[in-house]
Amino acid sequence: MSRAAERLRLLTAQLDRPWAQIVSFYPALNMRRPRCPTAALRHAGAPLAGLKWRREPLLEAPPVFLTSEPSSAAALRSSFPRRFRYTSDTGVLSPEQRLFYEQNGFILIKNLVSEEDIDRFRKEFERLCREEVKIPGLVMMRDVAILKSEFVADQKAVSKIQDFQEDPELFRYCTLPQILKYVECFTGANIMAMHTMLINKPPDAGKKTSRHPMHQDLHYFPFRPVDKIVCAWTAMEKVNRENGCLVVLPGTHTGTLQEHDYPEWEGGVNKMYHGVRNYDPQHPRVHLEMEKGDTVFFHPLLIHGSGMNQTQGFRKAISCHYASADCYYIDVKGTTQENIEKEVGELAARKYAVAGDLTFQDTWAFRGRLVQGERISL
Ligand SMILES: CC(C)CC(=O)SCCNC(=O)CCNC(=O)[C@H](O)C(C)(C)COP(=O)(O)OP(=O)(O)OC[C@H]1O[C@@H](n2cnc3c(N)ncnc32)[C@H](O)[C@@H]1OP(=O)(O)O
Ligand SMILES: Nc1ncnc2c1ncn2[C@@H]1O[C@H](COP(=O)(O)OP(=O)(O)OP(=O)(O)O)[C@@H](O)[C@H]1O
Ligand SMILES: O=C(O)CCC(=O)C(=O)O
Ligand SMILES: [Fe+2]
Ligand SMILES: [Mg+2]
Repeated sequence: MSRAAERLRLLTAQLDRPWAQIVSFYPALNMRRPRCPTAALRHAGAPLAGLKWRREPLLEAPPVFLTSEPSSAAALRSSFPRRFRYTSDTGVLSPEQRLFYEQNGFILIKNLVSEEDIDRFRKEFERLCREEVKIPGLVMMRDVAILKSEFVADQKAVSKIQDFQEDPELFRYCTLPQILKYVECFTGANIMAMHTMLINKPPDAGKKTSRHPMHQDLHYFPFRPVDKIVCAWTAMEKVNRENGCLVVLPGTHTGTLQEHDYPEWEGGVNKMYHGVRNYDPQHPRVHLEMEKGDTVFFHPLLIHGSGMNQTQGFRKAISCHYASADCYYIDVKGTTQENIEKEVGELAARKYAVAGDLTFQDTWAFRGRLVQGERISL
């Protein structure tokens, strides 16, 4: 064995994952595939180092030999005759990127949204906070830890806005062609924007309420099929462990929807921030550190959350949940989603003042907007 190959063997042993997976990780981060083991070793100080992976790959990968491995996409395709379940080939995701999503349930695309667009979203957000504009249906949420403090009409009061589908400037995010191009790989060509958010994670007030508990977004959604739903989440500034980046449990999208409830946190939990029951803190986590404009696409069963914001800044991200327009509504009665249905029902009754008449499905149907193709069943 050459020295380089030997060092790589040590590296992969350290990382607990096979070389095929390490290689597949590179395109997913928009990094060029390492040409040789030494190049991989050089990179290992970068994003690979912090990762700990399951011992078994989720898809059985055939062994890949370093010396003879062709780097072309075609070779990878031929070594994976198995049909992909979560993605389709629209010529946008490379086979490596598809494989990464299939195995991990998320994919990070660097530098997808321009600075200029993000600055415009930020300006609009600030206008909303100063109450210079009023948008029908838009929800402004304050952090539970500062609810009782004095109201100031600026961004300090707002931890999150939801349902900005009637704000043309913010909704432009959901229609950006470079985002839809990726979304189509998961949803197909007919695309609905179902849920919109701008998260302004505040500096933690000392009670850890700025955390978002680990959850699966599907818990909130009464539509299916699950694999035709995807979230796009774009960092509006550098996000890292310090200011509370996203934390994901890779591979959990292959599981089922779990029971969710409010976590038992001493300092309190924000309204509707349900977390998975029996969260296992031992499960391997990945912190998604991102630069302004980087965008992660993730599956609605992927368990994720975000840590505490330990900085003095407001950590900002903008996101949209998309679904295929072919998705259909389901009745969640008798399922684990009954608790969230009930809470949403109570809020909707207050907000829209049409108590009783509005179903959980209705609350989604009137917020959803077509962004590409044809509106079918949602
Ligand atoms: C995939 C995706 C869907 C995942 C998620 O989005 S998870 C998080 C989802 N969270 C939500 O959807 C919550 C959305 N927020 C809201 O609807 C609103 O901000 C509300 C919580 C209803 C507050 O509305 P607002 O107009 O401010 O109404 P009020 O000031 O009159 O407050 C009404 C009662 O709510 C309480 N409240 C307000 N903000 C929070 C909070 N952050 N955490 C816990 N409780 C809260 C407030 O204290 C008040 O309670 P009472 O005085 O009535 O007992
Ligand atoms: N009991 C729990 N139920 C659900 N989610 C939880 C629970 N405890 C922590 N989390 C979530 O786990 C994720 C990791 O948070 P945590 O603060 O524990 O670690 P971290 O921020 O990654 O690490 P560090 O604070 O050391 O940098 C966050 O999304 C947090 O909300
Ligand atoms: O930006 C974050 O903190 C994550 C929010 C999130 O996962 C959600 O609202 O569903
Ligand atoms: Fe989420
Ligand atoms: Mg933390």
